[in-house]
Order: sequence, then structure tokens, then C-alpha cells
Amino acid sequence: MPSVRACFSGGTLTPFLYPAFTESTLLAVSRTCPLRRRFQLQARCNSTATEQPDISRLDPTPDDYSLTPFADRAILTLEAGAGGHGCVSFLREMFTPEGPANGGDGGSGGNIYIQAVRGETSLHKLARRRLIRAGRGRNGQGKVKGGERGADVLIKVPVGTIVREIQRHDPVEILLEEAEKAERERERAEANGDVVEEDGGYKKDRWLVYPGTVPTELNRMKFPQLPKPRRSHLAALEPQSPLWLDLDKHMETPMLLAAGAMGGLGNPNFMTPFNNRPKMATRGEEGLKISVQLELKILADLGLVGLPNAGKSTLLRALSNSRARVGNWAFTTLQPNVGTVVLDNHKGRPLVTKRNKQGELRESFTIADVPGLIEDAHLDKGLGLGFLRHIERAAVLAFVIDLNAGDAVAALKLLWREVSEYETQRGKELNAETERRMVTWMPANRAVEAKSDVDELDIPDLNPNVEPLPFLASEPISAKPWFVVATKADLDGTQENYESLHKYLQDVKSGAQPHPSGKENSWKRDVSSIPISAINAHGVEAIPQIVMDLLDD
Ligand SMILES: Nc1nc2c(ncn2[C@@H]2O[C@H](COP(=O)(O)OP(=O)(O)OP(=O)(O)O)[C@@H](O)[C@H]2O)c(=O)[nH]1
Ligand SMILES: [Mg+2]
Repeated sequence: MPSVRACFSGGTLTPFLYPAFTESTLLAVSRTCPLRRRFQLQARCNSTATEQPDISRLDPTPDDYSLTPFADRAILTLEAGAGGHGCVSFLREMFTPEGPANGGDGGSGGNIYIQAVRGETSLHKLARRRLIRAGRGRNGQGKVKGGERGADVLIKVPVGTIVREIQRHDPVEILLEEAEKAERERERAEANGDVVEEDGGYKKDRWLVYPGTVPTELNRMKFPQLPKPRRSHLAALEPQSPLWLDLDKHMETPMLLAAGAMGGLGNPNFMTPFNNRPKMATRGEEGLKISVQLELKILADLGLVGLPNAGKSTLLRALSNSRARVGNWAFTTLQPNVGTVVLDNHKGRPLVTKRNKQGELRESFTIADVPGLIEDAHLDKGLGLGFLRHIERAAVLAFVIDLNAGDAVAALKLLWREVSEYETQRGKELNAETERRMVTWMPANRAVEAKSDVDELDIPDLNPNVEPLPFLASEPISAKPWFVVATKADLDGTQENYESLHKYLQDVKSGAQPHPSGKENSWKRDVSSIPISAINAHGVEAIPQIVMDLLDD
């Protein structure tokens, strides 16, 4: 095992594993060199690393890992609670056998809330549920007792979840439109001097009548004008339709997605000076239905990109307490792992001192390790590009290159090519997904009505979301700060490979070589590389400092 030495090579100070570089080279570094502190830190960390490398943890058997269920997509139908029905009831007391109406109103339905919380890490629980329904309001009762409210539902999602609406069915909106249409027709008829028919009939889906009312009696009954469909006051707090939420911060309070429907009116609402015993009440409104697509894009500070078997998971283990699975075969990792690197454990001096934009000291940062990418991953080879969405939102990217697996420069170029391909494809993919799922929902009883209706204009428009949803605007991946982690540097014959990689990156930085993504405005200001041996925890201590330097770049 070569001894661990820090070295100064080609202007970049890195802890180097190759014996050709000596510590005396480092001592020659000027005291004013901004990288001096990093070197001191390296030296300190290296010495501790050599003292107690926890090799078994970094080279575990393939069964020594922990795996939690994970899903990063879910399609859900959310149904706000329907309102309870109003009640038809009459006061009956000892000397008042036929008292006035005293039916209570129906309770309103439960609301649906959403909250992004730090503790959640996956959407798998939601993906299994498919339909989430808030409680229905209870029916009103006699003695003017209002129905109980329906139970609310709180959907907890991980921070970084995007909510997109696929389809919406708003029964109140439909009823309002129908009422408006009827109003317009009445006005038109009045203007033409026609006889306007009063809307006094029985509508099975809107009215409730006294139990035991026979059909002949129903025909004779005079029904008042149907009250306008009502919305709960809370509906004003609903986000604008179509839903497009990017829940990228921990939320202290839940956010309303769909307010429960209003309950029906009890029979006292229909009392008139001539009739204090109306035998009808209205039914509760139907709840708002929204189909949404949830997509989790893990928000990590550092994203690890690499070919399969490059050593990403081992690196994650070396940097954090993660128990990601490690194995000597491709695609050991099948789902993203997130690890947290603790910079300050409040026991002595922090590993790296860095303040964030708000001036607070950073105590930790997160790393996302995703399944390996292979050539033509953009054509859905290997595990495809699906998992790249998790590094899309990482602030800094680390390209993990195996120095023992052929030309490192070629590997880096291949990775960048796939990443850029993903970038061009992601917008298209998102929209295609939405269009595929878009179906026009029509309630069963209305479908017949619509068919029999010859006047096309009369068919209520149940699919208001015909316009394509906007793309998610985020910065291009090639504009993110990045660096290269050249791993497996402990193996023989990797030095030359590292040197050519180092030279290539110097050229990219100076502009002699184009950015490997081939995109314009890509980030290459301070590209660096660091050789490490993750399996021995050699050299990895420099990574937190590099990430911190690039984080606020
Ligand atoms: N010699 C040496 N072997 C390493 C080093 N890092 C990782 N390995 C080995 O490389 C193999 C693959 O490591 P993983 O960490 O599973 O690689 P990965 O990139 O996560 O692989 P996938 O999840 O399949 O994409 C394992 O057998 C590790 O023990 C290193 O620094 N030196
Ligand atoms: Mg892995």
C-alpha cells in the first residue's frame, strides 16, 4: 500500500497517493497561497485517516447494506370531501304535532393539504395509494343540528417534490356554468317576449325530499328556485389551476390543495311566509377531484455521476455514514442514496468552516449517489436517464471516474455526453408524460346527456387544461460547478491515467479544450480533479472543502 502523501501538482494542491510526489514539495508552497489552508487541513485529515481507516466499513460484503423502499414518481387522484346532505325534519312536541321545519344543514367535506417535510425521503407510500379521499361531511340532523365536517387529509411529501396537475374535475364549476347558461337563456327568452318557465321541478341529483313522499306527490310539489352551488371560503386559498408546485423548501405549515365541498341546505332554508313546512332539502356538493403527478427530485448539494462500478457508493460511504450497497459488479445501486456529510459535529473545530448565503455556518451537506450511467443511457440503455433527475438539482456535480478502467478522459467525455443528452431530452419527456395521461373525464350521467345533445356548444368543457403545461425552468446542468473525483488511485498503473486527466482538465480550464458537454455558457472556471482511494479513505477528506468552495460559486 503506497504511503499517503500530499502533493502539489500542476498548480492544484491535492492529497496524492503517488510516491513520486514528496511532502517537501508542499512545504515550498507560499504562505500566502490560498490553498495553503486546504493543504493544512489535508495534512491533518490524512494523518487521522491513516491512524484509523475503517476499512471494513468501506469494503463491505455485498449483503452489508441498508435499503429503504424508494419511489420518485407517483400519480395520485385527490378527492376533496363531498358535502353532507341537508336534512328534512320538523319540530314535534307534545302540543305541537306539526311544528315548523328544523332540519340541519349538511357538514362540509374534508380538505386536502400538502406539506413538504424534511423527514420524508420517498414517494413510495403515496405511489401505492393512488386515490386519496378526504372525509365526506355528515348529513344534517333534526333539531337544526348541522352535520359534522369531513376529516381532512394531509399529504406529506419529501422536500424537492414537484406537483403537476394532470386532470381536474370541478363539479361546482360545472353547476355554476349550467346555472349561468340557464340564466342567459331565460334572459334571451324574456327579450323575445316568450313565456319563461319557472324552474320549479324536482331534480333527483339536487333535491332530497321527505321520506315516504310518493311520486304522484312529488309531481304536485312546488320546488323553489335551486340555490346556487356554493364553494367553501377556503377555496380562495387553493393554488391557481393548473397546479404547478415546486416544493423545494421545508414547509412549517401545510398548504391547501383542494377545499372540501359545501354541505346541502336543510329544509328551514326553504321556508316561505306561506309554507313553513317545506318537504325538501338540498344534497351536498360533490368534492373537487384533481389528478396530480408527483415527481421527486432529490435536493442534494453534491451529485455523484459515474459509470457503473466506478466506486460512487464506496465514496459516499467514505464521506458519510451512509450504508449504500457496494459490490464488484455493475448496477449495484438501483435507486438513489442520499448521505449527509457532517462538517461540524460540535466536538472541536469544524472540518470545514463555511457560511451560507444567509451568513449561517454550514454544519453539513448532502450527497446523492445515483445508479451508474452507461453509454447510450439516453436511448434507455442500462437504467436509462431516469435517475439523472436527482443530480439535476444538485448544486455541484462530482464526476467519479475509475482510474483503473481505461482512459479517464474518454470516460469523463462519455459521462458529459449522456448528461447533456439528458438535459435536451428532459423537457420533452416531461410533457410527453403529461399528454399521455391526459384523458377527458366525464361523469357517467353526463356522458349520455352530452351525446344526445345536438348543440356542440352546450357540452360542458370538462377538460380545461388543453394547453400544455409549462416546463420546469431550472439552470442548465452544464452551467453547474463540477469537479472530477479520480478514484481507485491505490491500484498500480493508475498514475499516468490520472496525469492525462489532470492535463485535460487544465486545458478545459484554460480554454485550450472545449467543455466536455460541448454546450455554450458551460462552467469551467475552476475545474479540478482529485485522486483518491475511497476504499482506504485516502484523499476523500479534501472533498468537503472543494464542495464548499464550489457551492456558492
Ligand atoms: N481498489 C479500489 N477499489 C475500489 C475503490 N472504490 C471502490 N472500489 C471497489 O469497486 C467496486 C464497485 O464499487 P461501488 O462503490 O459499488 O461502485 P458504484 O459506482 O457505486 O457502482 P454501481 O452502483 O454499480 O454504479 C467495489 O468492489 C469496491 O470495493 C477504491 O478506491 N479502490
Ligand atoms: Mg453504487
